[in-house]
Amino acid sequence: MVSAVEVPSTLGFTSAASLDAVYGDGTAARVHSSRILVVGAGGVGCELVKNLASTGFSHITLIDLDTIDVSNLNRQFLFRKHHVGKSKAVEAAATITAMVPSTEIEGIVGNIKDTKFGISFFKSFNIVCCALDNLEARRHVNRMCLAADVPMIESGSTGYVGQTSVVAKGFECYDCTTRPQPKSYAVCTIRSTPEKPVHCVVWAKFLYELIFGPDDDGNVLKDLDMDTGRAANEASASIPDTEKTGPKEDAKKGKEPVKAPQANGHENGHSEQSTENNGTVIAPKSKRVRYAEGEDPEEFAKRVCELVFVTDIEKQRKMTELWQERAPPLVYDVGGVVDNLSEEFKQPNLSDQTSWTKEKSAVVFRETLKHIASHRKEEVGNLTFDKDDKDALMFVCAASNLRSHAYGVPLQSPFAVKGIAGNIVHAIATTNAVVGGLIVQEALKVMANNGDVRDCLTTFVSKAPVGARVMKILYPEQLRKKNEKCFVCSKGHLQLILDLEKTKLRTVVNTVLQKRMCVLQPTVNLTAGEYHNTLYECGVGLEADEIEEYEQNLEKSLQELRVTDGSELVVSDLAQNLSCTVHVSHASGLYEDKAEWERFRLEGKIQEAEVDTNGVRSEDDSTEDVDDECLEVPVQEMEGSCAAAPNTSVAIADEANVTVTAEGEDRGGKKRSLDHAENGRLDGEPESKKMRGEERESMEAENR
Ligand SMILES: Nc1ncnc2c1ncn2[C@@H]1O[C@H](COP(=O)(O)OP(=O)(O)OP(=O)(O)O)[C@@H](O)[C@H]1O
Ligand SMILES: [Zn+2]
Repeated sequence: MVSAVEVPSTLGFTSAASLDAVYGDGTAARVHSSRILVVGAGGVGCELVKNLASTGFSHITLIDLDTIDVSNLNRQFLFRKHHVGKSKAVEAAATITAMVPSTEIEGIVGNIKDTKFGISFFKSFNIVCCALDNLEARRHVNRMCLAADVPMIESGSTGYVGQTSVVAKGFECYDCTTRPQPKSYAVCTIRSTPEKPVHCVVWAKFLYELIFGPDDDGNVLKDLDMDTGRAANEASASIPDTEKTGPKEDAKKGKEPVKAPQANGHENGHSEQSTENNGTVIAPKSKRVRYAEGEDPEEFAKRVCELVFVTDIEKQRKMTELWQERAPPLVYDVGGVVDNLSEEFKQPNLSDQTSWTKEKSAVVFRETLKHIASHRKEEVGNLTFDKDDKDALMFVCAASNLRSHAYGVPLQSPFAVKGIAGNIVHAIATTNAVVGGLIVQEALKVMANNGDVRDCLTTFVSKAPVGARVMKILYPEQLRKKNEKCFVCSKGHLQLILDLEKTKLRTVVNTVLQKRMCVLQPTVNLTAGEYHNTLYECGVGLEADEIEEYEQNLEKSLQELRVTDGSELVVSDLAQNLSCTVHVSHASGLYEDKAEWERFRLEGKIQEAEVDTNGVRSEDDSTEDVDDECLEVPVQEMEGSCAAAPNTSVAIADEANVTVTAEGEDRGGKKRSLDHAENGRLDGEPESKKMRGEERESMEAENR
């Protein structure tokens, strides 16, 4: 990494001599000549590139896939109002060039998971800095940096807490630790007994996707769309093609209409369903909440209001066993609220921090239904909740408040609903600035040691504890050694337990490998005794017959594919340079009460999926008691883009309250600091900096 390039006396805004004086001779030269990749130009990314350029890093590549939103302007100081809608990476690079002209900075619009950013791309940098907001991208960059043997500085920030750490061969990688389980809600809480605003918001997001999204049997409100007690796909099948707006599968099913049940099979006593279509009895569209193509938006809105807030609530009220210890929900004639409210009610201010009334929510709900049905027809059937989509947010705010009203839950402002629905802990610019500064400190240490990370630290940023004698907000730790059981950086094996007869290869590929293990393009090779076979491959370079065979395999059960109890699956991903062995065990009927894609257990040192916190956490800090009878709904299944919720810092925030498991499985984030604090010392700290007992207690209390 030593440079032969002449080093200017001032690097960025920093004197080269002072860099060498503090970090050792040669540091300034390396800072000046090294190439650094920054992934993410959001809250932390903007602070970081500004700091890097000011410190003298002269060759920066910045990647981000997103455009600038008006909501970024309060903390992403490289952007101004006229940048809204433009690329974050390109505009951030332009601002840096104007600010520190000696910096060569390239802004690239792109997804870092794209295969064009392969190992040789990563190898062309001396350091990679992650300023991302999601687990998948972080785990991918972690793997790419290990494969390319480039030190990676990882970071996260949410609210008052943040973290930086450094990953390099031999040290703990991002996949070495187990992340906490995602917060989940019992389906029955969401469906029948909501008690908190978050339950109503989660419900409203399901409702939005039920009405306007792709047909999804996994939607926990699916029965609202049939209202007949029949299977979900039957209900979907009963809609004639001409009325369909959903995805192709929906249309396919529609060609085989099935008989609607007899009127006496109806739970709600409605009997107007006997519509004839080519001699086949079909369910009437009035029984569905989905928008039917060509339907009058006014009629559609009326129908949804009636089905959701009258018919369904009446049905819920009849479940008397639920209302022995709590008040039954109230029917509210949303469609009947007189529409003489002002224009402001119809086009509300979504930054409003005052709670909406039920009347306002009723009008907004109806108006939004009509608006989407009449102005966004082409998207209907494919819409998913996006917190930055104004219509989606208006819908969810109005629907969740109407739901809250029915169940006696406090009503919320759109600002609060956005926080809960978008999984947001409102970002704090100062935390981002602290994290951005810490990353540069670590980068300078890597430069000082010519690429070696031996002096680097993991640092936790925390809110200063109330009443603490020492107002300390930074908690450093030495880097940990790699976890020998990690399936990414070591040769760790995983155990997969499932029902071989009932589990399709599709579940293994989509959920186990791609979602839980974050493998981008998995190849799956089976070894069962003497038998070897490739079960699945994807990506470029496959022959047409191979593609067809693997597609067919996805629909087969593992048993059909000759996977047996004790078989080994070797899972590899060339792009991530990953190869690991998954041992399969059979468990008959495992988790049959859960959705098809959740009927497995994956063991070994593997990260769990991203944790929900943010708005949700502040609403609901306790672990939900889940009734055994109820299916759990992992929150991350419902979230759209996770805003300022980087997993690292989320883990910090949540883990402060988590009990340490006997094996220390959940080693991570703040809890780890607190564990060390328990022994009187934080790793990497001199004895004189002992954390006092009461300081720790108040910090824990604060984190609670
Ligand atoms: N796979 C990816 N490739 C490239 N950039 C990514 C990828 N995933 C996330 N990012 C970028 O990382 C940045 C993270 O920044 P930050 O956490 O501040 O989020 P944000 O989107 O700017 O804020 P908010 O979600 O609150 O609007 C975002 O700009 C996002 O576009
Ligand atoms: Zn690891």
